[in-house]
Amino acid sequence: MSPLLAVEGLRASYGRVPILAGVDFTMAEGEFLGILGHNGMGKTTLMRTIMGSLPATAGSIHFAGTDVTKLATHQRSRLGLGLVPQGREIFPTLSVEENMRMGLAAAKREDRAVIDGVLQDFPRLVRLLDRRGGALSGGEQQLLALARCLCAKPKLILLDEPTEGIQPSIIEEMIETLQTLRRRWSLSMIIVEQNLDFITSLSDRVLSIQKGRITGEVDRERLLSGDVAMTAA
Ligand SMILES: Nc1ncnc2c1ncn2[C@@H]1O[C@H](COP(=O)(O)OP(=O)(O)OP(=O)(O)O)[C@@H](O)[C@H]1O
Repeated sequence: MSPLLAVEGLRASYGRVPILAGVDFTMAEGEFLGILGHNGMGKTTLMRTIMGSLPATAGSIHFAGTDVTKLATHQRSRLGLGLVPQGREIFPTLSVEENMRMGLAAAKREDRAVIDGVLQDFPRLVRLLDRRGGALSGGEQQLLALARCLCAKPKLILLDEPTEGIQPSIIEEMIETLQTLRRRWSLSMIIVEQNLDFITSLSDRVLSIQKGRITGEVDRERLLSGDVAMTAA
């Protein structure tokens, strides 16, 4: 079976500074893939390049059998790619419900039933529908960003450092939410993280990234024992 996502020789830069230096990996449909790396190793840049907000300078990205390397972000979104960005990027002055409507707009589906369907898996958000996004805790904002992304019915979600700045209690809730989503929706996910416990709990496979390259797969036994030097594969 052909992979859901195939990234080959992918390069990207900010101005003249190269960041991605030839990224290669594939993932299967239904897989939860972790990408582990320290600050500045290119994790966010990789997510932005796969989503199309940063152009690839070389290499290719194939998603669900289509070459998306040169497609615009909204076209990738329509094919089923979704990004939950680092820092969440929810709209602070809009209510939780209005934020979720923005997710629908991205998929051109003004369907209240879609929001209700998503909310079934986010009981905490149901109680906060009228609250302004900016008044939520960091963890609640992260749940909202995930719920908003789901409103566009993605096949593959790119989750960029979801645990950054979030309390441990809500990190546990996020793990449970993601495991429930995995069972109930046919989803695939790339989870980019520095948090070892989070990535180990959720990923089928974990790759390490260093200086804009995938340096290999991190051994599961080492992940479980916490004995991982992120610089080595
Ligand atoms: N908009 C930008 N313009 C110029 N350089 C940038 C920009 N964004 C990131 N960089 C640089 O690109 C490199 C990779 O950054 P990136 O955000 O992809 O790393 P990361 O692995 O996601 O780390 P972090 O956890 O800190 O977000 C870093 O050296 C960073 O300083």
